[in-house]
This record gives sequence, C-alpha cells and structure tokens, in this order.
Amino acid sequence: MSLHPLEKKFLEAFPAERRASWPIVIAVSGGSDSVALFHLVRRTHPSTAGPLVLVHVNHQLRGAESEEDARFCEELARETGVAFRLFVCPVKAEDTPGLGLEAAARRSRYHALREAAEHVGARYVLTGHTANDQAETILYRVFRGTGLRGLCGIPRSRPFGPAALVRPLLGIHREELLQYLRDHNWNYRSDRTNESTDFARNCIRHVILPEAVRGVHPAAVKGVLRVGLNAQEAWAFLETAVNDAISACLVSQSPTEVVIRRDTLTCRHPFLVQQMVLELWRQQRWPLRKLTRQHLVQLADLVRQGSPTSCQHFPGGVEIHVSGNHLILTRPAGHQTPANQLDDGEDDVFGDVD
Ligand SMILES: Nc1ncnc2c1ncn2[C@@H]1O[C@H](COP(=O)(O)OP(=O)(O)OP(=O)(O)O)[C@@H](O)[C@H]1O
Repeated sequence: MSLHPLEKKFLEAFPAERRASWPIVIAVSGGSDSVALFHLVRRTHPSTAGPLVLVHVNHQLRGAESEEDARFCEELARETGVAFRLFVCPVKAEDTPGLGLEAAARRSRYHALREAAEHVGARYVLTGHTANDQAETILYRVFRGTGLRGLCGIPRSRPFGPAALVRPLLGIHREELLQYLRDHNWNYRSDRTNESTDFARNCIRHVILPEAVRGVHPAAVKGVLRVGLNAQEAWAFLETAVNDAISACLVSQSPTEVVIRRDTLTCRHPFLVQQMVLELWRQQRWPLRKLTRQHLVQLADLVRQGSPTSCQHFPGGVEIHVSGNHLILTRPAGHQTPANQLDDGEDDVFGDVD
C-alpha cells in the first residue's frame, strides 16, 4: 500500500516504532479532524503493533445529531475492523455552575477517555487537535491575558494516568486534513455549533484569524504558532529555574499544606518567585481561575519581605501566613476539590490559563 503524502508527514509526528504492542485509544468526535486522525493512525499502523480502539463520547448536547455522531463513529469502527467504545456522558448547564457547557463537556470527556485507556491498558490516547486549534488557543489566551505558560498553547503530549495523551496533528493544518479526507472520499460529521460565531472559539476561528490573514499578514496563523514555539522554549528554560527554586525552598508538602523557606528566595528575581508559587499552586491542584497577577505580586512580596505576619486570604480558600523564616500556605480540608471534579483537560482548555 503506497502512503499518501500526509500519512508520511503523520509518521514523522507519530512514528510506527513508538506504537509498540500496547493498545492505542483514538478519541473521535466524528468531526473532520478526528476522523482524519483515525484514518491516519490506522493506515500507518504496523500489523504487529497493539490494537486500536475508537472511543466516542456522547454528551447528548445536540439531540438527534449527537445520536447520529455516535452511530457514525460506531459504523466507522465497524467498517474498518477497529474496536469501538461508546461513553454516554450527558452534560447539562444546571449541573455545571460557573464552568460553561463546553468546559464541562471537555472535563467529562477526559474522564471517559482516561477510563477507556485504563480499561484496555492503553499507552497512548490520541486526540485530533490541529495546528489551527493551536493558533486559536494561543490567540484566545492572549485575549484573556495569559502568562508565559499559557502562551505555549496545547502540549504535544502529557501524562494521562498510566498512559500519555498525545496530539500528533498539532503540526498539521485543518485544510491538509480536509484535503486528505477528500482525496479518499471519506465522510465525516459537521457540527452545527462549530459553524456558529456564538462561542469565543468560533469567533477566533471564523472571524478574527481569517481577517488577520486577509488584513494583517498572509501567514498570520503561522506567526501565532511561532509565538507559541518561542514561548515553549522560554518556558522550558524558566521551568528548570522554577524547579530548582522549589527544590531549594520546599520544607514540606501535603494535600492541605505547603511550607517553604523564605531565606533561599529573598535574593531571587520576583518574577521567578511568582512563577514558583504558581507552580506550587498547580502541583497542589488548587484552583487557578481566580488567581490574578495582583495576587502573585502580593505572594512574592510575602515571600521576600515576610510581612505582614497576619493570615492572608487567597482565592480557593487558600490561607497564607508567615512564621519566622517559613511561609505557610494552607487550604483547609473542606476546600479540597473532589477527585471526580479535578480538571483533566485544563491544559487544552480554551479557557482561563495563568
Ligand atoms: N465527543 C467526543 N468524543 C470523542 N473525542 C472527542 C469528542 N469531542 C472531541 N474529541 C476529541 O478532542 C479533539 C478536540 O476537540 P474539538 O472540540 O476541537 O473537536 P471537534 O471540533 O468537535 O471535532 P474534530 O476535532 O474531530 O473536528 C477532537 O479532535 C477529538 O480527538
């Protein structure tokens, strides 16, 4: 079988030798990107490698269309001889106060994908995020006032329980995938909500980026992607410094409390101290959404100056106080986020990021 040029390109991003004998979960919505991902994986999959499992999550958000998406995915798996697993995870606005439907659906989807991966013992879970998704995410975060980490965009891969979540299409543009599907006459489902400009993502996708290409620079999408790559390099550098600073100052860390030594930090740059506190916050899985730049400056001042000594209150019920050389960050047990509400998809969130 001769390979399509896009399949050759795909093999560079997700080489056959990496697939080994473990099962691989492919998350398919039925939309063009994940259907193209599915075909790219199966057509480049060595016969000796582990089995593929197509997983679809039905959130029942679009009535009969949702059911048709699920049927389409099941049929796609059946026709190609691939195992299929369906999760029905209804999402309702009233059950997700303050989160938004899209974010709630994403959260439940990641839980389902994780469960699927654990069930079959998969090493990889693949999603169909593309270069366009990357550019849209970065721009969205810019508009929301992101920090360096958020500017890095969607990570190519990250730990996902015992498996890894991998996005092998991040270097491939949506148009290339559509062409690939057209070349083979393969069907996919069109999501009506993707066409509307109701959501921020679609406004960036259908209005802002096309206008930028027309009126600002023909390579605007690539330009945004380059900003993301630059940020990734800068973040990799900063992350090492942050981890070194944490190793030097951490006294103790438990789910409810972090204690750090102040004297190892007083001579560090305030930006590094802010980033270090932010990283500890993340490690604790304390809520980041309401943590503002102002809070970070305040935190870094507390670390450096050690005053005032009275207890300071931070978002998410976190209390901070200084005791001599120690800074103590506490989040009482009543404020802990239940395990089933921890956000597994936060890093590709089209939402608030530091
Ligand atoms: N309902 C779902 N079931 C399984 N996987 C999904 C589902 N929705 C999204 N995904 C996965 O997450 C990726 C990104 O989600 P996104 O919301 O951008 O997808 P989409 O626009 O609905 O569809 P696509 O990316 O397939 O064109 C998808 O490419 C797919 O791998």
